[in-house]
Amino acid sequence: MCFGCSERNPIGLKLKFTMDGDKCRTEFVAGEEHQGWNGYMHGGLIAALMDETMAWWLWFKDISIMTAEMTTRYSLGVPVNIKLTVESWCEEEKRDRLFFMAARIILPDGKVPVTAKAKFLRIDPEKL
Ligand SMILES: CCCCCCCCCCCCCC(=O)SCCNC(=O)CCNC(=O)[C@H](O)C(C)(C)COP(=O)(O)OP(=O)(O)OC[C@H]1O[C@@H](n2cnc3c(N)ncnc32)[C@H](O)[C@@H]1OP(=O)(O)O
Repeated sequence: MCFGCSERNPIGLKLKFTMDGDKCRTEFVAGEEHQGWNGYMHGGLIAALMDETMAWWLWFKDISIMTAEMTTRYSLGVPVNIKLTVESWCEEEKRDRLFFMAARIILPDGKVPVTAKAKFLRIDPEKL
């Protein structure tokens, strides 16, 4: 029951993803239960949104991975109760094992309040 994408996780984000060319996308409207400061989304949940969107880019390619490292740049607060678009893409791949991914959040007015970069490592899901 993935916190990010399972429909059955009662406290999950229930994200749904699409691939459009080389980008993976989802949309999300944060509610008051997702706040840190009043009116703004909690930073840890913002990171989860982006982590999940990068993971799904790889999942669409049938690649099972774990997040090995992630950095997030918070340039503006992310307001609750507005539609957020999250998109991710792959910047580089090494030895078919290490994937350098990037993601960003886009507000309805086109501003980009948060960007992220992450390294994902291919895993054998049988060994989890
Ligand atoms: C129905 C549909 C459901 C679909 C769900 C789909 C979505 C799923 C949702 C997903 C949820 C969202 C996602 C989540 O939330 S994933 C959850 C959060 N992440 C984790 O819990 C990861 C925990 N860590 C591990 O499991 C291991 O450490 C991993 C698997 C990452 C590597 O352990 P492993 O033992 O395999 O590797 P190794 O240590 O032998 O190293 C191997 C090589 O890699 C290099 N290396 C290592 N680290 C880094 C680094 N940071 N930068 C650069 N390089 C790095 C290392 O130097 C070495 O290179 P070399 O010496 O070979 O040259």
